[in-house]
Amino acid sequence: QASASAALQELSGDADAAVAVEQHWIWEFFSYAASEFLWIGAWTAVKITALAMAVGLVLGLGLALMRLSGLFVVRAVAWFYIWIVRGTPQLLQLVFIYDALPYIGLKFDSFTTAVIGFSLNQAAFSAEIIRGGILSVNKAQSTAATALGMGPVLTLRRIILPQAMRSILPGVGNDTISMLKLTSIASIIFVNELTFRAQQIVGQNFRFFTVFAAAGLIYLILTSAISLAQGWAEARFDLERERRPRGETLRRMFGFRLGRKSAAEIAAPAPSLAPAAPASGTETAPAGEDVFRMLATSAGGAAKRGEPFVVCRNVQKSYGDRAVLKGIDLTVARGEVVVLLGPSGSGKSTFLRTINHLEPMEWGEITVDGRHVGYVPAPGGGLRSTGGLAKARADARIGMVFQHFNLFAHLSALENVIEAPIRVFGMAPDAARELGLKLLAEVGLSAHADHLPHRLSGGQQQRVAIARALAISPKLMLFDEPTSALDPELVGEVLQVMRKLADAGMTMIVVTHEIRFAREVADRVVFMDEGVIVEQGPPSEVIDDPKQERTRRFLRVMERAAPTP
Ligand SMILES: Nc1ncnc2c1ncn2[C@@H]1O[C@H](COP(=O)(O)OP(=O)(O)OP(=O)(O)O)[C@@H](O)[C@H]1O
Repeated sequence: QASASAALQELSGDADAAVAVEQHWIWEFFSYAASEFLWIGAWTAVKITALAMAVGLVLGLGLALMRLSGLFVVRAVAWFYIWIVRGTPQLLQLVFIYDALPYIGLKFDSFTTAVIGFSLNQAAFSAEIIRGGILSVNKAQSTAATALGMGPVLTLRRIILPQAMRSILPGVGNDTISMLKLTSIASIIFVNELTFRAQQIVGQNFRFFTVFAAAGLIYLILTSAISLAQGWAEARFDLERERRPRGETLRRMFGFRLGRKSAAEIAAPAPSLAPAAPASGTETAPAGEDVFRMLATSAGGAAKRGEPFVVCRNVQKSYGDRAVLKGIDLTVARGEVVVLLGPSGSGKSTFLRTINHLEPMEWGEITVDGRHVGYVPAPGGGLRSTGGLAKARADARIGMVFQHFNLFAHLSALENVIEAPIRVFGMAPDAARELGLKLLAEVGLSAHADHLPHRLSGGQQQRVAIARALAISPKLMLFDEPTSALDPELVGEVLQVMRKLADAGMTMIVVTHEIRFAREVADRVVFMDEGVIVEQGPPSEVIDDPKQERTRRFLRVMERAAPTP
């Protein structure tokens, strides 16, 4: 009757009455929005969401890794779980868990049951988001980490996940917001959360609009906070952002310094003494070779120079039924520089990758400094891969440089260089930083120590990659076409660094198409074709006076393709 007469009053155009109703409506809306009763419900919703997201993400990471496993059974179990959970309504899952757990002797209150239900549901969705994030990271990133002796867990934690976050975060943000709102369905198992409390009020006073609008406002405030947190986290993992040393922002604002100096500031000479900086991309490595020489001599002992260091016997490898290496025999002496030449697809890169066990070989034997890298004798003869491959690779101390640099995209040049020394070899951070800065100075990149890889030219990136490989104090350096991805004007700066390293006495195996470099720097040139060594010898023989027709043909093609000076 009362509401009918109010409606009549409005319809009759009684303005005062309408204002009175409106004022009353607004006051009521805000008082509900500020009411402790509703906010306690909101806090319950927040707690369920926070706990379930945390547990769901951890379980989701596990499921994502299972989905990426090489074992079919493991993949199938994860797939089945995700299929069941994603394919059934969450409301039914909650009721099922609420009713089923007591049957197996697990009695929880409704809040805990809701957390379990939401966690298990979220795990399935997170798994696919995380799997997508992991797949979005270039495989070359984990190859580079593996070559530095990083194990799978370290690689996942330090290299893959920080980069995957860029694609994972928007999905996780979405799911968090959805879950917060969906906690309302937990009222079915008597969880006293926000919507449930709003319903309780409405059940007493029938003020549907004001009470639910107030609850809606509270949801909006909470979801906005989640959006803000998501934005902050996305900015944190944004590779494009300008890297500033800690305290730099405040220093810029107030003109004083907090925290330590940036790497570039430490490494760069005093401004008044510094020579004019050459244009980016054309700068060259300084003449000093102290660090290189120190590394090369500590790598193997000058006294043992010339002794067999890398010994490969009858190395065989196939991809499917395609034989790629057909029995390679090669011995590289300590301090020797061997250049592998050969047409595309002849197996050079594959051979290089078998030396540090990035690729397993099927038959044969390789020793580096007298030790197998990650192989032990098999009971029936031959060799088999060991567990603990990462440690074997780390112990072997083989540095590798890749065609596409494979720098860790989320780490600065200096961080790239010191990652393995600190995380794999347990070097003290300050000592690693000092070594990293020396190496970057040696390759002419002091000024770029704090820069992320995407801000460097190809030639600079490759020089950082060389410094990174040298930071693990390698006994042997493998170069896999280090200049093939570079513009011609950037090739020289990388070759110059390699030349200095060779001069310093480092043992090096280099796959390259740079005939001039091979002629000038190599102690020995090995020509490969179709998985076999066709001929080998000093450059003056293999390049200038090849015995085999296949070598001559290849060199003629290379000569024609070489850019005119
Ligand atoms: N992961 C892989 N799976 C299947 N086939 C592969 C794989 N890696 C290499 N191959 C094949 O093995 C052969 C040798 O490749 P490899 O990269 O070792 O040759 P390469 O001499 O280094 O050639 P390029 O100079 O073009 O790099 C090629 O036919 C290549 O297609």
